[in-house]
Amino acid sequence: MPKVLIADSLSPRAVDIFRTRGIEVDVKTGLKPDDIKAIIGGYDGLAVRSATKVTAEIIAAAPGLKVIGRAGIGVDTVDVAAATQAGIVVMNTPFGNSITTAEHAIAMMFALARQIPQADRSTQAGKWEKSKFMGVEVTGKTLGIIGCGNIGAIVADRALGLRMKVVAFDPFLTVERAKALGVEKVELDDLLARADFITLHTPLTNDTRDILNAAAFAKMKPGVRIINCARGGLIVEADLKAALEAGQVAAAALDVFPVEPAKDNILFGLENIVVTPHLGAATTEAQENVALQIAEQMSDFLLDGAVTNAVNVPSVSAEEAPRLTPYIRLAEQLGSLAGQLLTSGVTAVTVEFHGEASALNTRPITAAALTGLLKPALDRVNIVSAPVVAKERNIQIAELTRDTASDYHTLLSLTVETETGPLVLQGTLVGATLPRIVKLGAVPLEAELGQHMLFIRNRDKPGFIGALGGVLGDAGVNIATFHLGRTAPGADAVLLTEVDQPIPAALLDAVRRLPQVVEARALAF
Ligand SMILES: NC(=O)c1ccc[n+]([C@@H]2O[C@H](COP(=O)([O-])OP(=O)(O)OC[C@H]3O[C@@H](n4cnc5c(N)ncnc54)[C@H](O)[C@@H]3O)[C@@H](O)[C@H]2O)c1
Ligand SMILES: O=C(O)[C@H](O)COP(=O)(O)O
Repeated sequence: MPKVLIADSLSPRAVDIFRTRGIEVDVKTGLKPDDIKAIIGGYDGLAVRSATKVTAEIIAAAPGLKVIGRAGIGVDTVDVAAATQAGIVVMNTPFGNSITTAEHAIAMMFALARQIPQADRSTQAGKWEKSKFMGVEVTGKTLGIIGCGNIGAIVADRALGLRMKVVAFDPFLTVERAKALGVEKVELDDLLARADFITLHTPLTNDTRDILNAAAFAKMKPGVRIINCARGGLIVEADLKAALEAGQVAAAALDVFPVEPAKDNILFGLENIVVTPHLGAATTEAQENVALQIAEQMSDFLLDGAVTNAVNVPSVSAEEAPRLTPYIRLAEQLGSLAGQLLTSGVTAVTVEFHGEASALNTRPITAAALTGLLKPALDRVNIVSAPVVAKERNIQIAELTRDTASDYHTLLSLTVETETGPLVLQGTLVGATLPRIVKLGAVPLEAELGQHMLFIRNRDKPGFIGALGGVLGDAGVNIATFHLGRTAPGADAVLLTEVDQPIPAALLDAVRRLPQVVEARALAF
């Protein structure tokens, strides 16, 4: 039974779902990194929000971990590169808290426009400072949205409902989409110059880090109000402080900070800021959504291999997962056979999908072929890490789909280019699920791979099979299956035979001494 650790505060719905699906679950929140490192080795899945930082050290301490589930959007708290290298799927819930976060941004905008937190503090302190808290209307004002994705688009919709004019800067926003949203797509400088309110809704990337800095504040309309419910690193806080103190920025509302929990921040104590402790996603509805979604997604993956909303591997739906399984096995066998037969470095890999296979989700199958290929040389590689590992080794990867008929209703063809020339292997499925190797180089054959195999290239001469049987029999090695192929009578031939135990080196040497043998190898699958 797979086992999941919930390390952050998630709705209890997540626990219910895991248990109902037959997954063992422990809830241990507030753990220190070392505590997590000490126990993570016992889990297949880890569910987190933003409080737990899933570092490379934690990942290294988790040899059995298969999936990290982020009950929320940002995966900046997960070392995705380290997870991918370790073959761990990282998934999030990209839509579950978008409305809630957009609503928080709008709430922050009103908090700034009407100074509600400051007026609240003053009134409760017994002051009645009616004239101090003169506000501004939002109607007719321009809202500048930086990052118009899921949350930005919802903010735009709500702002338009408030009769604001909305301009958006987002390099990936098409003009058509902007038109459909009712926003004006603009360049950043234009937005900075025109907006009365600016709200940030981008992820934190190398391009967006410090996007609001001293130079950007200088380009803004004096008296602009800033809202950040995205990520702390988008604003240079020292520059914002200077702009607030100079009055260039009238007020700022921040839900997120470069260092969280933010307990000691240079902006705290300023009169014209409003802060919340990363509450963007904190509503009952959003937390139910993300908990339910992540528990279902992680269960689907751990139980059925379905991949939804992964940030480091292609998606595989619950319906297609069972259809892909035999192809994944076949592709891994083809890759593994190639990996064990190669004698020089791999430069490129092409996977061709013929017939029925051409209609499938090809990327997981290609990843499986790469896994098989790399596994003989690398310890911990799987379909999550194999494409990245292959790229790191400068292996060019290509896929071709051909729905044209071949001798087989479905066929995978794997071409591995090496420094000494190409190796081509082909395989099909028998009875829809059973992998068979049908071509090895130029030699057609029909071979089923078992755990311990003997591969021989030989000259097609009488007496060879009897001699081989004698050598194996004398050593007490039982032959389980026997598959032969040749290009023409008397020409090059190939033999793949399954034996019931590993072949010792001395026996392999004896096989190699048979006069018809050109090459012999012991293979393991
Ligand atoms: N405060 C919270 O509790 C809370 C809750 C949910 C999400 N978030 C954060 O909000 C942010 C947005 O989430 P989302 O779901 O809308 O993401 P999204 O991926 O749907 O949208 C992000 C948008 O940013 C745009 N973008 C990327 N680089 C850009 C750049 N250099 N300049 C301008 N735009 C750029 C993208 O094209 C995309 O449209 C994320 O950082 C997420 O982590 C915070
Ligand atoms: O990226 C997110 O989803 C938000 O930052 C919410 O984070 P939280 O779930 O830790 O509140």
